Amino acid sequence: MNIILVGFMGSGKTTIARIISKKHSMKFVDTDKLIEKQQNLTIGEIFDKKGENYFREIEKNFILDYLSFCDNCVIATGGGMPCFFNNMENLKKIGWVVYLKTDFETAKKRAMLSKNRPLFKDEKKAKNLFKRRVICYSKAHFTVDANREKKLTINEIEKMLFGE
Ligand SMILES: Nc1ncnc2c1ncn2[C@@H]1O[C@H](COP(=O)(O)OP(=O)(O)O)[C@@H](O)[C@H]1O
Ligand SMILES: O=C(O)C1=C[C@@H](OP(=O)(O)O)[C@@H](O)[C@H](O)C1
Repeated sequence: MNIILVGFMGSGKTTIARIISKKHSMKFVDTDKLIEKQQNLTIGEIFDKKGENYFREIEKNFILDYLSFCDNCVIATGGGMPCFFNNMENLKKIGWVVYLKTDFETAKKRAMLSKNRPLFKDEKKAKNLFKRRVICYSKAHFTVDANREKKLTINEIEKMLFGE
């Protein structure tokens, strides 16, 4: 079984995927990190040097060439990954897709804490993007309230997927 976390930048995908993978002896996969390694560029550099469309093509191919071979993985996706091409449907074939749903303010606060996110530079644009993305993420198999303390979010995912 694979678990695939989707949600806006700062919703906690990486943090929560890492914890669940450790607890359940599953493999942790961070699509942004692996794409950075494959391209030998940071996400910021890919956006600056090659443009967003190039990044979206890479993400699409990454699902088909890498994620579709995952087994027993917890996958933290990049925030836009499920919202381009047929990606959400392809992800749903690979595993259980869980939407970490937060409000915009929570995502903003958390996104400020860590890594450089090119699409969060302009708050007004990010807010508009957030509204559009909610429609996309809602097509996941499951939605959990991820505004809360991470332990509560993790418990809910475990109850749904492991029956704990
Ligand atoms: N439930 C949570 N409560 C408080 N802080 C969180 C929570 N989940 C994540 N964070 C913090 O928010 C920041 C962004 O989380 P991250 O997992 O990188 O989000 P994403 O991968 O969705 O962009 C990190 O510094 C992380 O420690
Ligand atoms: O929402 C997006 O389009 C993006 C989210 C980022 O991932 P995180 O959600 O891990 O920040 C990263 O893939 C890139 O900056 C684009």
